Amino acid sequence: MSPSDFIEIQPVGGPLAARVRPPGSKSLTNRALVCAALADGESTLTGALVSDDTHVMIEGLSRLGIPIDVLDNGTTLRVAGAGGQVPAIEAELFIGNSGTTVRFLTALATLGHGAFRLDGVARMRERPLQDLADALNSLGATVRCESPGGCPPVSVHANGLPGGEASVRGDISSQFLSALLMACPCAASPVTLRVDGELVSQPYVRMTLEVMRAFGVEVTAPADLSRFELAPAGCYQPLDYAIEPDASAASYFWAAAAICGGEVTVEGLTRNALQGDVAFVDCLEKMGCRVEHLTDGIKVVGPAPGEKLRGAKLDMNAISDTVQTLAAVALFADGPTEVSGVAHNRHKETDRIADLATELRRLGASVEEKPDGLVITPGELRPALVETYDDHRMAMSLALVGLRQPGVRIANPGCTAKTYPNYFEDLSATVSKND
Ligand SMILES: O=C(O)C1=C[C@@H](OP(=O)(O)O)[C@@H](O)[C@H](O)C1
Ligand SMILES: C=C(OP(=O)(O)O)C(=O)O
Repeated sequence: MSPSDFIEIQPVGGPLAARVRPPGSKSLTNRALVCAALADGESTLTGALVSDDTHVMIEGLSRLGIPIDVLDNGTTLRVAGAGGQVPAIEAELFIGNSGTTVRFLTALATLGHGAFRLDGVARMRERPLQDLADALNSLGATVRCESPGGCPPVSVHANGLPGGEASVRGDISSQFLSALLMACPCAASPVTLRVDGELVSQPYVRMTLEVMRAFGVEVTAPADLSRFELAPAGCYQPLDYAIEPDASAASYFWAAAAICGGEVTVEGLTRNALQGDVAFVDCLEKMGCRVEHLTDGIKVVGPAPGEKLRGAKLDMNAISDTVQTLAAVALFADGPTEVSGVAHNRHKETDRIADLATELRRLGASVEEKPDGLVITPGELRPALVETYDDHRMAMSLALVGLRQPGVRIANPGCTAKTYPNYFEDLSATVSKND
């Protein structure tokens, strides 16, 4: 392995005293892009995330005939919405390993008239899409998954989306429902959507409804998000839309305070953020951190010198992107931490239960793997070359262990580009500010 294939994390000298503002939210950037593309006129998105996942969304929409001007180094996006239409008549889209992009654009493509095909990297060909295809086909679309098990490549033979009734499974990924919700107001007739069984990652569905509302489409939903009636709206309203900093990215900085002691304030996020992942700080609070909710930020204060974090029992179904961050913190607790409710983490960039367990063991922990989570018992930490499975969150979260344990090296650090290309620079700037 050449030196550029890994990065060695330098332990920090003392308690932290830092403020940080992570880049824009991936989930909000990609939703705002979809709603703006379906709007009747020009929208300007500010504070957008510049990363692989937003790049493939912008590129995909451009290939579908939606012009997007990229300004201010990519953080401002001017989108010329096509009023609920898809101008291109054929397109091949490369969507990398972006779950939001492949699911949202499959649904959006059904609104067009033509032949579209979406494909991505090898892992994307293992990530499920069949339930979304089935729901769209129930509404009169023609969508076919080409890989075994109902995975991309996916082909769409579009002739407008007629509408009607569909049910969709909620326990594999909430992105199927979010994709349907954003596309269906542009169907020809009313749509009723029913969610079959459990719905995971619910805050992301509420986020979808909020972004739709901002762009002028109001949907009433029952508290349990089990059924939706969508009237034909034709299109969304154009809007100047400011994107919050990414709350999943914020979790790494809050966790750094938990691991190193001292305090880290993440600016631009509050408890009222549209992103459910701000609730990660509640997990840190249960483990013994102090959390201060400020008017324009959230501060986490880690344990005082000589004090230890506590192990905790946590259902992380709603905030599953922060499981790996939590796991890094759990290695510094005084006892076991049990994470449950995240069976859906097996379908993400990698199997985020099995592969996470392997890497935590490599760092010295004992880990019991369960179907829907893991029990992490801290052990004596040791230097290790941590494998990252091309998963940005594996790299970003397990790097935190190296802030205390010397000799932690992270393989393929470039994989953070999926959502946070400058992560290692921002982490080292944040932890260099200490008391
Ligand atoms: O809708 C979204 O923006 C997302 C939903 C979640 O996926 P699942 O619904 O598959 O859990 C999350 O893991 C992903 O990073 C972003
Ligand atoms: C699961 C993730 O992304 P996606 O499903 O959008 O590829 C993630 O960013 O952690």
